[in-house]
Amino acid sequence: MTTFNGASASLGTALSGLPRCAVLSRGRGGEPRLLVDAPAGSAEIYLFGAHLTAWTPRGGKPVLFLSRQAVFDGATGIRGGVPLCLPWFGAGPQGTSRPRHGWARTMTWRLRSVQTTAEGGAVALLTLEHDSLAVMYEVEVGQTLRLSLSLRNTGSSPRLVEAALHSYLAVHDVTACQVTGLEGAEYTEGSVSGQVQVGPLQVRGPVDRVYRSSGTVRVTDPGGSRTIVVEGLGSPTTVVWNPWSGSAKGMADLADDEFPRFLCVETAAARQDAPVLEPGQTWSLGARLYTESL
Ligand SMILES: O=P(O)(O)OC[C@H]1O[C@@H](O)[C@H](O)[C@@H](O)[C@@H]1O
Repeated sequence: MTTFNGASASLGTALSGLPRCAVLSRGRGGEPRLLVDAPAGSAEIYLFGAHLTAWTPRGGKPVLFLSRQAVFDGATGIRGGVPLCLPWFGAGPQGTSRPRHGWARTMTWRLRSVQTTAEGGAVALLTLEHDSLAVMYEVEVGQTLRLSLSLRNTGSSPRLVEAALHSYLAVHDVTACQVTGLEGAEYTEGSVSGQVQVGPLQVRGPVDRVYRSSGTVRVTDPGGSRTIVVEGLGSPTTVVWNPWSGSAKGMADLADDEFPRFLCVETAAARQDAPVLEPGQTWSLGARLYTESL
């Protein structure tokens, strides 16, 4: 297997072992990033955070939102795309863990390989070993986006792990969107737990809900003439988030007019549904995203 170390790769020179549809170069802020331009779709993945910042299925429009004020300084989590939250979600089970959403999104991962797929796409494999966890992350780019996270507890004691594939879905107007697939699911918002989703979700204000749901979520966006479908694999939790205007004002990496342009639908395992991994145990979480025309 070809190994590329994102921190030390000589990015100015041609690298052997990458298929013709993939280039590893320096992106914004001089950060190493993989560009994929395959027959079935294109994408951009920063090694910092193994952060997918763009995915466009061939013939379609970009599916992921990226803030025009996103920071690429190799220290700040990137606002948009698909941040990878691990090994805790938010401030973690005790509410005291830092950095928010875990260390995985602010560490530089190793790009291990890029391979083409029979469907005209490409799959990138990234890895990270830290804090007694060995993590593998596969990003398969094509007409469909497949994200597969797999981790092993390399420590000697059981540990609770939270994870989220925090996708920022690009929409024309979040207030016009209809979100289905969560009906009947129990959720927590803020400190209020035990609430139940009645009917489709419509976002007309700030939303930050942690659903106990593994169902497929469909975001129908009439202005974008499409439905974005998010299917979780091995994911007991779905988080839906939009900061709305009030919180957006306090976020330096999100412009004031951007909050209506995205909805986060996060494929996750968090809170009471987070797994406890025994020493040596492997666990995985995945998501499949695709669009349907209206
Ligand atoms: O600003 P961050 O750390 O990227 O987090 C963004 C949001 O991420 C969501 O997953 C959380 O549910 C929100 O509470 C949080 O505000």
